[in-house]
Amino acid sequence: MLVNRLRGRCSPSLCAPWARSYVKRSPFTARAASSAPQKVDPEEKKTATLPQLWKILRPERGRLQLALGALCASSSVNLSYPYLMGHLVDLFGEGDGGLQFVMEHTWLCGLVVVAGGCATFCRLYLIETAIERIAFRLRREFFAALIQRPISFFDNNKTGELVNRLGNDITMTSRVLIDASAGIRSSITAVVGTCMIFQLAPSEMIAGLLAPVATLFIVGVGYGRVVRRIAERRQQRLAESVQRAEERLGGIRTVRTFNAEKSEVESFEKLLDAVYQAGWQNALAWGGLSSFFVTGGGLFLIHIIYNCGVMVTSGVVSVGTTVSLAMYCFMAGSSYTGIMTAYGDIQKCLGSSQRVLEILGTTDAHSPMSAAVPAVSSLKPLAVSLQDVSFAYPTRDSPVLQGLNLDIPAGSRVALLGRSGSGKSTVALLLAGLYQPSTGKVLVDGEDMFADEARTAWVRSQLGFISQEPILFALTIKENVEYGLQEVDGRDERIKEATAAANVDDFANHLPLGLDTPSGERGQALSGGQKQRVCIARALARKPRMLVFDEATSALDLRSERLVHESLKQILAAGKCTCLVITHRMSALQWCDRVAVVHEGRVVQYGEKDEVLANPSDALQSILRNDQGVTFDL
Ligand SMILES: Nc1ncnc2c1ncn2[C@@H]1O[C@H](COP(=O)(O)OP(=O)(O)OP(=O)(O)O)[C@@H](O)[C@H]1O
Repeated sequence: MLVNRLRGRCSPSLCAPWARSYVKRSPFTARAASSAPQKVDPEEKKTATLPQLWKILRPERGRLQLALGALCASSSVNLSYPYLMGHLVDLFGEGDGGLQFVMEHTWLCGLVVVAGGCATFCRLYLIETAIERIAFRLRREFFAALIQRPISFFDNNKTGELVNRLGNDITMTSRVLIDASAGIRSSITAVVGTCMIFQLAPSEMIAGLLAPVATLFIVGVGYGRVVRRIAERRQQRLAESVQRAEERLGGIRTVRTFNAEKSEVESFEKLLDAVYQAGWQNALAWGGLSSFFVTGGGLFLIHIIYNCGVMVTSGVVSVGTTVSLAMYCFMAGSSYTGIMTAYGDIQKCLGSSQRVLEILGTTDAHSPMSAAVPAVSSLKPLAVSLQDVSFAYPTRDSPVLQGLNLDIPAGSRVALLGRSGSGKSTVALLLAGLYQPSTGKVLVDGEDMFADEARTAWVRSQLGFISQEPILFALTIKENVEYGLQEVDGRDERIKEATAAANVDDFANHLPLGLDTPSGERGQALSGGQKQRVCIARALARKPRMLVFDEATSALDLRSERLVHESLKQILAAGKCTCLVITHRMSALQWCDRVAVVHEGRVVQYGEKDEVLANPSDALQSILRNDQGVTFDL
């Protein structure tokens, strides 16, 4: 919200059934694509094509046709004014008879004016509602598409930039209707106005009247392009500075801890300075463009008045026709400018649409979201086998895992030890299906868990994963515990059992709102150990068939850790769950029956706990000696 204020925009929030029905038949959700990591480049100057844009607008075609009708009606009324004015002037010149005619037809004129007003209302109402509906659908689609992208996609793309697309680019894309409507209105006015000039003006004067219009048009097109480029640069720099602010405000505790407020303000100021420089050029360019049109328009008016004066005094045309001509010339002139502006704005919208379509067009049809994931039903523990697994993160070339083999039998409790950076958490991330191995297989109950997306999603649904960094959302403690839990029988019982087993009750009972206490943004209202306990409860509430603990109890005090271990021992003793524990703590080894040692992306020692600890390999000895000499007690 704070960053939104910095951007100076607000987000529309709509929710309607029509939008949901659209999502089912959306042209984007049906398209399959590779799940390869994709980097989207904010600087890339690609634009969407008109047919692509039409796909976005198509569901609103009924509304848009009506709006087009209203636009034609209001334009006709506007275009009739100069003709009527000219006619009126001539009628006034005819004395009482003319005045009598005017009086009798006043009501008719009033009716035309009111009809024009109604048409304008309908046009704007229809277009604005179409814009809101399109923005709603695009945001929903876009968010759904983003949330289904492979994790590697988020390694490659900055969240701030993606959020910018969700906000600004979608606003721009849907606003194309306003620009298109302005473009169509200007085109109608320009064409009809020019035709009327041809119709009313004596042929020898046409060139003189249209030449300034053409000049304004040609100069304006070139200059308009320059102005647009400057405006885009400013927009880009602004987006960069907002992203920076977003990141730093998100990590405000780190900034404060390092007393970095001053340096942050200084570096933000540098970014803002770049925005200002671009803004200054933008102001200069816009000022120049406007002044060009105001001056050009004024000179053009003088030119028209002069020509009209010549025409009237020479008796070629009547005063009324001259008035009509002057008005049509002015309308046509400003409409040509309007066409250029609309063209430029539509180009900008197409650029934004491309950035939105890049994400929408690459949604995988067989994504985990679309796969039906059953609640855990079988109580048999999972058996897992990693076979010759190699893996490199998409942002790095060097492999992290290199032919790693590990068999985790159903119901076993395996501790994974290794030096920092040896690849332990990476193994956990593969098991959680967040990344796929480059080569090798991960078999779960004998089947490749990456055979297809549905299988991966199914394995995930059977897994309780507690990551190294406890990530909570800005929900209450209870809502965090039940996060991702499907509608199952005895749901409340599950939550009760899970919060008791993870020792969450121990601290929640002392809070005035108990489990209904808000956890704060990213769980900031809880201590590190409390966050870890909520995360453990969240995993246990799913009654998983396999638990993966990645340093999940590192922030707990000894008493809490002992209580959590007791509960886990009971859960695991029932033999309903396989367990993989990544740890540096001897205490966690107590409830494991096997130990695997990972070194440089390979398992170098694996076996029964007592056997491994009695005959530690060089790698294990070095871990115990160098890393955890104090904690481990052999
Ligand atoms: N998202 C990522 N992108 C690129 N490289 C990564 C990413 N995550 C981890 N790495 C790299 O992969 C290697 C293994 O990391 P991993 O987190 O698996 O180590 P670990 O054994 O769990 O270490 P620790 O005990 O310190 O948690 C490290 O060199 C790390 O820098």
